[in-house]
Amino acid sequence: MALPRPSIHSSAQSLNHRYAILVAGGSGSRMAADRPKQFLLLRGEPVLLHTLRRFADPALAVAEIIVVLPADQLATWHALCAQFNVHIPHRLVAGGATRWASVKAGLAALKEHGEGLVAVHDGVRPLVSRLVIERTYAAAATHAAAAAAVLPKDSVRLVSQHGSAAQNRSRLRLMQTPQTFEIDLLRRAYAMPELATFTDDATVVDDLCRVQLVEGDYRNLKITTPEDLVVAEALFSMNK
Ligand SMILES: Nc1ccn([C@@H]2O[C@H](COP(=O)(O)OP(=O)(O)OP(=O)(O)O)[C@@H](O)[C@H]2O)c(=O)n1
Ligand SMILES: C[C@](O)(CO)[C@H](O)COP(=O)(O)O
Repeated sequence: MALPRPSIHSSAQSLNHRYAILVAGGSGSRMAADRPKQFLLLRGEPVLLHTLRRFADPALAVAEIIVVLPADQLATWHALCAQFNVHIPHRLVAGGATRWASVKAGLAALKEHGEGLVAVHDGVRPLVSRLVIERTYAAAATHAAAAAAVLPKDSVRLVSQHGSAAQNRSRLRLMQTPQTFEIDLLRRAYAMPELATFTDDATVVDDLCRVQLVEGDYRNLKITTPEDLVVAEALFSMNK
C-alpha cells in the first residue's frame, strides 16, 4: 500500500539541487545489433550522446549527470567521446546485470549528495524534451516522486487461460522516463531487495510513496527494437 510521502524537507533550497542518472548499462539483446543500442548512430551521433545533451541543457540546471554503462563498455564510450568531441561533464559508473542494479550503482555514485532531486532516465530515450524533464523535476519537488507517462493509443486486453478481457484504457498509463525522486527516498527504495516485479523506478518506490504521474510525450520513445531507430530518425526533427 502506498503511504503518504515520508520525507521532510530540511529546506526548500535543498530540493533545488538537481541530479540525473542516465542508465545505459544494458546490452540491447532485442535490438540484436553489432553493439549495445545506446552506441548506435542517430542522426550521425550515438544515441547516448543525444540523451546526455538533453540533460545538459543549461535551462534545466542539472548539477551533476551520472552515466551508467556496462562495465566492459567504458573504454568504448571514452573512444566515442573523443571521436565526437564530447565535452559535456558527466561521471561514468559501471552498471549491473539488471536495470535495477544499474540504477543502484548510479545512486551509489551520488553518495556525497544527501539532498536534492534525482531524475532517472533511460539512456536509450534520446528524444526526451526539456519540458517533460522539467515537469518531472517540478512534480518531484512537490510530491517527492514523479514519473512521465502517456495514455495508451491502442485498445488493451488482459489475457488469461480463459481468453482475453477488454480493459478500460482510460485508466491505464504507459510509463516513460524520466522518473524523478527526492534522493533520500530513492535511496531507501533501492536499499530493499530487488523484486522480479520491478520494471521501472516507480515500481521500486511504490511501497514507500505515491508516485505522481506527469504528462509524458509520445515522441519520448525508448529505442528497443530495430524499427524504433527508424521512427526516432523521423521524429528527431519534430522534437524539441
Ligand atoms: N543491466 C542493465 C539493463 C538495462 N539498463 C538500461 O535500462 C534502459 C532500459 O532497458 P532496455 O531497453 O531493456 O535495454 P537493454 O537491457 O539494453 O535491452 P534488452 O532488454 O533488449 O537487452 C536502457 O537504457 C538500458 O541501457 C541498464 O542500465 N542496465
Ligand atoms: C523504465 C521503462 O523505460 C519505463 O517504461 C521500462 O520499464 C524499461 O523496460 P525494459 O524492458 O527494461 O526496456
